[in-house]
Order: sequence, then C-alpha cells, then structure tokens
Amino acid sequence: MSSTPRPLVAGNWKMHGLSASLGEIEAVAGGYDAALREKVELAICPPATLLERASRLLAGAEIALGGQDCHERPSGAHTGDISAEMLADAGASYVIVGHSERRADHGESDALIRAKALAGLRAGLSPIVCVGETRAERDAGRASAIVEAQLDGSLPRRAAPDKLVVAYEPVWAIGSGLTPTPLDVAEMHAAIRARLVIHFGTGAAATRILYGGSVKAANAAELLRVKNVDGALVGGASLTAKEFLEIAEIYR
Ligand SMILES: O=C(CO)COP(=O)(O)O
Repeated sequence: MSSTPRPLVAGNWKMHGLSASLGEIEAVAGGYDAALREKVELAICPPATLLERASRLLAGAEIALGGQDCHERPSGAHTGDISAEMLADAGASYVIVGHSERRADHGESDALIRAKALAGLRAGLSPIVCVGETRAERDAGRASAIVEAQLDGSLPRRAAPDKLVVAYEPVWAIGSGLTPTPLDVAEMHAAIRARLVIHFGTGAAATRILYGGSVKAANAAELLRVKNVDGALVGGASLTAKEFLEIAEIYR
C-alpha cells in the first residue's frame, strides 16, 4: 500500500528575481513553522542564478528548491544550458520540465521533455512535468485528449511514481487571472490520475498532481481542495512571501 504524500506548493519564479529577492525566500522560511511543515511541502524554483545562495539561506529550513528547466545531457558543449546535475549541485531537488512557456517559446517537444525528465531523475531530482491545453483546444472539446497525449509523450516510461510530479497548467489560465471551474479541474485531474495508473499501476497514487494557472491566496482553497489535486504550481503569486504562504496556509 502506498501512503499519500504531503501536498506540494511550488513557486515558479520564471524570469523574475535578483539578489534582493532572496529576502522573500527568507520570509517564506520564517513563516513555515513545524505545524505547517507537517501538512504541506514547499518548494521555490527561482532563476538558476539564485539557486546556490538560496540553498545556503535555507539550510535547515526544509524548503525545497528547484530549477525551471534542464538540458537532457549531464555536461557537454551546450552553450547557455544547465544540466540537471548542475541544478542538484546548486542545491535543487526539483526541476520543472515542459512548462508551456518553454513548449511555446523554445519549441520543446514531448520527446525532449521526456529526455529532460529522465535527466532530472538521473541527477536525483524530482521532475515536475507540465501539461495543459490551450483555449482553442479546450473550446474544441479536446482538453483531456491533448493532456493525455502530452503525458504519454513526455512522462518517463520507467520511474518511481513518488519521484514524479505532474503539473496541470491550462495555458489560457497562466498569468491571465482566469481559472477553470473546480468541476473542470476535478475532471482533468481525474483524467491525469487515470493516465498515470495506466503508466505506473496502483503506485500512481504516489504521484502528486499539481494545479497551476492564476492560483492566488483568494482562490487557493477552492482550487486546491478538489479531489486529485495534490498541491499547486504558483507563478506570479509566489513572488511575494506573504501571498505564497497564504496559499500554503489552506492546508494548515
Ligand atoms: O505558469 C505558472 C506556474 O508555472 C502559473 O503562473 P501564474 O500563477 O502566474 O498564472
């Protein structure tokens, strides 16, 4: 029997954050007391330039760090890229792969995302594999088919399900202030769980499925209390400690 893991609230800072932002990370640590730690895991994915300093700041705070992308190879002639091993070396334990901004801006394919997820696992990181449909795909009634195809193409075929995290992020909800209804979220997360069961069997209960897209303190309870929602991947609202902690507080 697999035990249900703590929910995970992860902050994706995207291309935001300079040295001064490390104060926000310290403030998150300050509000993350033992009682809250028992109920919810927190992770922050700052720009790679801040990882090492964040990791020193957080020593002992039990807040995880993550990278926002990685190259699929451990090292080599790949100017400008960062390997999963380098992220781990800088203090990360998670890596986001397949974010829709990378799928769109960098033309990342499902196959490449699978290779990156495998790279994360190779380096001892937990990959957070992102999937989600566009507005047009949802309007055409294809949301679950699109997400299932993304899962089939980008999930590693063999992985310990508890090392994997999936983030359902409808593209049209990202940074827009728009969110799906709790019913839509329930439907998509159930479809994702069913797909995970096909891939990993009953162990798939140990894979956390995060919801992402315009999560903020004001809507967190409504979106995150839905069945099969095991936490959140938070963009804009993760940039300030107060708002990020308020989201986590729903689990207290
Ligand atoms: O893309 C996201 C997290 O990865 C969501 O971003 P927002 O929370 O800013 O909508």
